[in-house]
Amino acid sequence: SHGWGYGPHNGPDTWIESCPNADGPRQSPINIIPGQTSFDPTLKPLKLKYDPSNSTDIINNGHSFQVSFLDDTDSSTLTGGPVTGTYRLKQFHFHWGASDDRGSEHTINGIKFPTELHLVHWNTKYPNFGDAASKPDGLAVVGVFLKIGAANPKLQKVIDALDAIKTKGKQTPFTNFNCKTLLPASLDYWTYDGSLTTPPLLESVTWIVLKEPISVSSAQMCKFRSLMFSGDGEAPSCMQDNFRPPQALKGRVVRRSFK
Ligand SMILES: COc1ccc(N2C[C@H](O)c3cc(S(N)(=O)=O)sc3S2(=O)=O)cc1
Ligand SMILES: [Zn+2]
Repeated sequence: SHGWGYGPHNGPDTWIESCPNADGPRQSPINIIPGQTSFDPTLKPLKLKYDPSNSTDIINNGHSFQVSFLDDTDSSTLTGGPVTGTYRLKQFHFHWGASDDRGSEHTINGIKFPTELHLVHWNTKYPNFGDAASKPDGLAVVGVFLKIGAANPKLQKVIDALDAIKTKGKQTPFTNFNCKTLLPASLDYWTYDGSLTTPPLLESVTWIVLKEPISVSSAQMCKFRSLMFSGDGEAPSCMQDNFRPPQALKGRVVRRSFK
């Protein structure tokens, strides 16, 4: 079946055909050139409060795998940083490559990381996620780079769940997960106005990209690559290279929270 994806016939360069946002003024991801960002002393420290009891399940949605959270209260929130108000955690997911030399969506001076974590939050000034997703200040996504190093024990619970969601549409309970364990020691960040990096490419995301990566081992990356884009009974296709390349900055300024 058609539908967008990351292959030669339905990948990022074809998305413009069904998604006019694709060449909009605030598309994501971008290449971050640290020397061209501007330190903004008025930026507040990022405040991330995550309640492990909010995690519900982990699902293979055919584009990535995502861990979903109960978002009916303010128990897992993003406040401070570049945003005003309270944003609730909805889900997190990753993007990765077919090999360790690529996989992240944002790049730093053109450098690609093997994978990038996205923690997706929505602005509680709107009644629900779906409504927020269509507003210019509706979503805030925290991006965390992962670099190859020692195996990351904090990822193991996620990795161990992947066997149960190998193919598209599979999901399994995933409770008591503390997202805080996936954050680096420093919450220094770059921020800019952007979009979802997948269709519908809505220009509703305040991006908050952390400067400090966390670690992941090559063996753990292999586990990500063992997932399938395809569903049971479909022609098998490995879930890898599920990243959109950097998009034009179009005059946007990237601010940083650190000197
Ligand atoms: C209302 O229409 C919709 C609004 C949002 C979504 N989502 C699915 C997207 O794949 C997607 C991509 C995100 S990323 N890579 O962090 O930029 S975040 C995100 S989502 O979970 O918000 C779907 C439909
Ligand atoms: Zn993402």
